Amino acid sequence: MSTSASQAGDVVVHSDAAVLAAATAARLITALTDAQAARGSASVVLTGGGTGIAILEQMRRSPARDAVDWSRLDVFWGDERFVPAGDPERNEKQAREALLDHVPVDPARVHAMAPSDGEFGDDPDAAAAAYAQALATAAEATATATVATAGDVPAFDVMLLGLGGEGHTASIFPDTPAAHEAERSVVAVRDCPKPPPTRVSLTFPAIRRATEVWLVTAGAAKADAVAAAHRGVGEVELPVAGARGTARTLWLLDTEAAAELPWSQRVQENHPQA
Ligand SMILES: O=C(O)[C@H](O)[C@@H](O)[C@H](O)[C@H](O)COP(=O)(O)O
Repeated sequence: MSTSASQAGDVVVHSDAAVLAAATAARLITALTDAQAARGSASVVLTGGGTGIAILEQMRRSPARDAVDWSRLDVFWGDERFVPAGDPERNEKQAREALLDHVPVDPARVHAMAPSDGEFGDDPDAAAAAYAQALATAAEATATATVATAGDVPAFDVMLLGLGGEGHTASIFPDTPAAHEAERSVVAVRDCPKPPPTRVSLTFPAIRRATEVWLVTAGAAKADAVAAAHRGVGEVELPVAGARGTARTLWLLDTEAAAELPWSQRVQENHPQA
């Protein structure tokens, strides 16, 4: 493992995708446990995608798993594929199979985005508006005298976000209306280059309410986008560049995804500089 820092955030590089998933699972267990020790509860925003789900699977397998008081954890999603509830493409379904159905979460504290066969039917705009309201309700519930929760989105303790090779994060894709959204916390997105085409996604204003944003990705296909974010490319062209936490932005990578970063930011684990 190696670590470094830049204006885009701290960078931690692991030797491969499996180590990245296991180490991030351990990191998340610790972060949630620490938040619960400090405040009595914790909140996490989950991501879809292979790396995000692999992290949840590693959490399920971890001997430290039950250091988290699952009954006092609020679970949200950064985005969701707008498909029927039983569709294997659903981020919620994958997260439940990987972890949530194996730990004693409080069902009332698992805040899934509506499926396309749910109460809002096939209207992703209605599903997005409902999730924005759910976030506002959660924000009111968590506002305290000492920690004001500004706006209508909770100050999530940790938000996991994946990224695509062209720089999307959540379901905010380059040069799309979602990348320009400055008011709403949740929007419907259509015609996404990554199938399924219709989704519901948090926007930058919501993402930037998170205390810590963890960008988690692996593989050579992501290396250009990772490096571009660290060169200062703008968030409309490269949405992952707009994913920042109020206290910390942490890039959790494998060596392939870090391959285009300057050496100063990727001293490799077990691979001393050439
Ligand atoms: O619902 C989704 O598809 C995700 O939220 C999306 O943002 C994903 O995290 C990235 O596309 C990375 O996916 P991989 O980790 O599978 O490359």
